[in-house]
Amino acid sequence: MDAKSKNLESSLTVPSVQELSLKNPHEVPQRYVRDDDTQRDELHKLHLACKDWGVFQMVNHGVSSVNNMGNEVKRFFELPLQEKKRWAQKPASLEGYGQAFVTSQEQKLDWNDMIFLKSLPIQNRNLDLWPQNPPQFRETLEKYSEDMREEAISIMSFITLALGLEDTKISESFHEGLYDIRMNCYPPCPEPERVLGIVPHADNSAITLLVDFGDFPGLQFLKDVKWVSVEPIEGAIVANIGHIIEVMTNGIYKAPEHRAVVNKEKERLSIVTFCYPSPSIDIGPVEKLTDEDNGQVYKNMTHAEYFNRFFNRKLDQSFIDSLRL
Ligand SMILES: O=C(O)CCC(=O)C(=O)O
Ligand SMILES: [Fe+2]
Repeated sequence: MDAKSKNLESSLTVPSVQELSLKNPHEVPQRYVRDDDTQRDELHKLHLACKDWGVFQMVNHGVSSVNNMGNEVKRFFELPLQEKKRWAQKPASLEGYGQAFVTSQEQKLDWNDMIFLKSLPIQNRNLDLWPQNPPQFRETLEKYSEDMREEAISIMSFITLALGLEDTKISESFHEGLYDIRMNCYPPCPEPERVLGIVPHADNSAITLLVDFGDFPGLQFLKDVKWVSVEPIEGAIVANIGHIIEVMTNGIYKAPEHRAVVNKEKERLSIVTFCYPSPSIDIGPVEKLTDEDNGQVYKNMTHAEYFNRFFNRKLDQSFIDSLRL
């Protein structure tokens, strides 16, 4: 019956809801169950954020350790240089306190000191590089990385739903995933417009969870050939797509280019968690996301092959392009 011909002055007879309720049913009959429009709308927004920007900011996430971790990182960078150097990077390793990705004497440098630590799984930890000063640092980082793992699992389950995938294999693989944490300190700079805090790059993670402890916009994403600043929101988590999700979604979601800029008067700290799925799952486009209209763009790789390609990449070539078929 079409809407126009309905007589709205009468109602069809249906069961009494009081009677229904008195029967104490375990489930509500299907006829009463409404579609969850709110969740559908939210997933659609998430899909658009991942597709059009590759980055979104989360508030009210419930991660309680964010502030404590921020305070510990602040205390660490306030220590005298000699003390921080107790946990300095060893030659030929990226882990520990120092500066990232310096490969030649000629290379331009980032205006950034950092400490980079592998945090999960526990057996990946190099505890000789985990600061024991400030005294609560290690304990706080343990809690923080567990919280970030929970957050990553939850985001990945929403991302897979947003992609229309029912298979939970991907999000579940983040339970046994790898979590590396980079804590950045961008000190005030006399000529901020002439330097960069971090050179433009996209992350090789699946997703990256960043907490910004600055009170000026320092993180910028490239969108339609313009740099767009992320306004810092106290306690928020900025999530961005990394190359692994770009490969797995066959390019539906892309790992965005981003960089950090610095300030003349103010220091800025950030804590960045790089989240990777379990080494037991392969990295390649999910079959359901490829078809005739969207033919497979990226290679299928094991986790080990992916990292091998990353650590042996040519610095004059885009890493993601090197993963194309
Ligand atoms: O600190 C920031 O705002 C950016 C950090 C970042 O992109 C990274 O560590 O990969
Ligand atoms: Fe990054």
